[in-house]
Parts: sequence; structure tokens; C-alpha cells
Amino acid sequence: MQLGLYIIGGSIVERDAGKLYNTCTVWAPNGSLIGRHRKIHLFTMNIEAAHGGGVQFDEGAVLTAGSELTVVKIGQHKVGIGICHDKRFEELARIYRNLGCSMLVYPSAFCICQGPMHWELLQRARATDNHCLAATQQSIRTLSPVDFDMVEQVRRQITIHQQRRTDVYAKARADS
Ligand SMILES: O=C(O)CCC(=O)C(=O)O
Repeated sequence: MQLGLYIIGGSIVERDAGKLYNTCTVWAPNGSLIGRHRKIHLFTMNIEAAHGGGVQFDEGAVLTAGSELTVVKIGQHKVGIGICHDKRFEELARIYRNLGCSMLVYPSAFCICQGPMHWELLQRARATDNHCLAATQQSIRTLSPVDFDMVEQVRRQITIHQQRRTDVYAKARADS
């Protein structure tokens, strides 16, 4: 309780009922477990050698995907959790925003083939689309203080969330 810190862990392999999940846990300052996110989008990648890669990856061969969103309260603020590849899915971030989150946190470890191109881009995209703070942490570091007031300020300045035309989007979806 001394430092009043919340800890959003990296991710670990969790075993439950004979299945393995890629799981991030969230801890309150008093040491209680306040969130557990099981990675929803398992990562697959196939960059053929002919295209300068020769890299294959299939997380689903070993792990089971989670099926629940994870929103934790950090003080008064709601924080949506994703793990690594979850960060690519804008619908997830949008739903977290719709649920009232002002911050998105994605513990992540991208590999070097696409990491340098996409890591920061995705983080900025999720933050900009949703007017949320977005944090992605590749390894353990000291975090700087989080300015939640800035989120409210930015949301007042350009009101994209209120300007959404869900009527138009719904019609387009129905038409397609
Ligand atoms: O989406 C990506 O490009 C990388 C994701 C990843 O490395 C992972 O989810 O383990």
C-alpha cells in the first residue's frame, strides 16, 4: 500500500481446466488481483523466405484464445487491457472506448520483422482513433505518471466520439 501503485503485469502462460492461455494479470496497491485478461486474438504469422522472411508462428497451436474483454478501474479511471496482437484490432479498442475507458494497455513483444514498422504506429492509431492513452510495454521499465486529465481535455477539443455516424455505418454493414 506504501507506493499506491497498480501493476499491470506482462503476460504469462496460464493453465486452466486443461487449457493454456496467454494471460495478463492486474494488481491493486493492496495486493489484490483486480483483472485477468486472456489474449483474445492469438498471433499467427507466415512470412515466406521468398519474401525476405522465413518466419512462421502459430500461437493457436498451443494456446486457447480468451473470449472476454477486460476493463479494470485504476482509481476512478477505466483501463482496457489487451495483449500484444490484440493491439491490431481496432474494434476491441473502440469497444473499450465505448465502455468508458480512457486508457488502453497492451503488454506486448513484437518480433523484429514487423515490430519496428508497426509497434508505435499501432499504439498511436489506437490512441488517436479513440482519444485514449495507449501504453504498450515490451519489457519491464519504470513508467512515467499518467495524465488522465489530458484525455478529457483532448476529447473536448475534437469530439470524434460524438460525431460518429453509427447510422451510416450500420446501413453500410447491412448493405455489404
Ligand atoms: O501482431 C503482430 O505483428 C505481433 C503480435 C505478436 O508478436 C504476438 O501477439 O505475440
